[in-house]
Amino acid sequence: MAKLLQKPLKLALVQLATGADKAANLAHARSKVLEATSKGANLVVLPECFNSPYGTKYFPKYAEELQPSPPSEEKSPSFHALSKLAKEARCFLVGGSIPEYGKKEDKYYNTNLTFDPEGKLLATHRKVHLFDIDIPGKIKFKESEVLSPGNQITVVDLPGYGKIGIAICYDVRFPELAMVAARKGAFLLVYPGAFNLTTGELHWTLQARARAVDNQSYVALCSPARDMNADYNAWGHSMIVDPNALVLTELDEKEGIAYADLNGDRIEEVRKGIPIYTQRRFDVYPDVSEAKVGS
Ligand SMILES: NC(=O)CC(=O)C(=O)O
Repeated sequence: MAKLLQKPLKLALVQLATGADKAANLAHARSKVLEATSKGANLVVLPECFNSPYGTKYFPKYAEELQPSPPSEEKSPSFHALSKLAKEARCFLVGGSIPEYGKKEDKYYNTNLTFDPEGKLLATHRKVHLFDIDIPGKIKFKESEVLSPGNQITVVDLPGYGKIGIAICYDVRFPELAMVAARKGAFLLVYPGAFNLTTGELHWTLQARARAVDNQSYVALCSPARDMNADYNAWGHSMIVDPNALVLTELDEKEGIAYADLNGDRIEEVRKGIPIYTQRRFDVYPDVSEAKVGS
């Protein structure tokens, strides 16, 4: 059987310090992605809302059309900056997420763009599960006041390596989505995300390790750095977890880059030791992996 991850891959998560200036955020992301590839990273991930502050009042102001017709660098600066950067850095680039304006639908989305080392767009993932929570005395957040959800599970092939599943932040809390991506052959589940000081401590690591142990796949969560002057205080702690739910690397709350070397043999070893992959009972419960995926 072909390996899920065909050759070793160096993964880097850029825990970016972001601010209110979109052009400055894009320039800063460029320097950190180039730093990661100078250390040998083949796949680099940016955080959720890396080009803007995170908050419903900011989404319309920062939103861009991703495929304006005719194509326009002015209308989609982040799309073009990410494409150029992937090509310059010669890496696969999971471009965190950015607020998107879908002109056709007249709706806003929280959207990831992923590029190959030639700068070609490989995948577009619109956050499927919007972050609508209300924890009295702690945090209330309602993305659905402004955003619309995406409707697709995203699995993308990185030629020469294998498939990865991509979803955004709150999506990590829905094991079905991860399970479908993993059962479609993803060796890694990637989540640009921005948990906060209430949910981060309790659930960030738990969710990462849970998705890894459920699926015996690598899991990566990439957060912005924490900014206590911002309206939303991100948890930070970007981390990479192995297929046996072991935390391979974890940052603190400050800006930084987390690296790990991923290896297909490790996935096989873990799945051989605890063979849940061949022990599922679809005569007892439904097989969620029959769901459709896109990229
Ligand atoms: N920001 C999110 O989408 C999710 C989050 O912070 C949480 O689930 O907690």
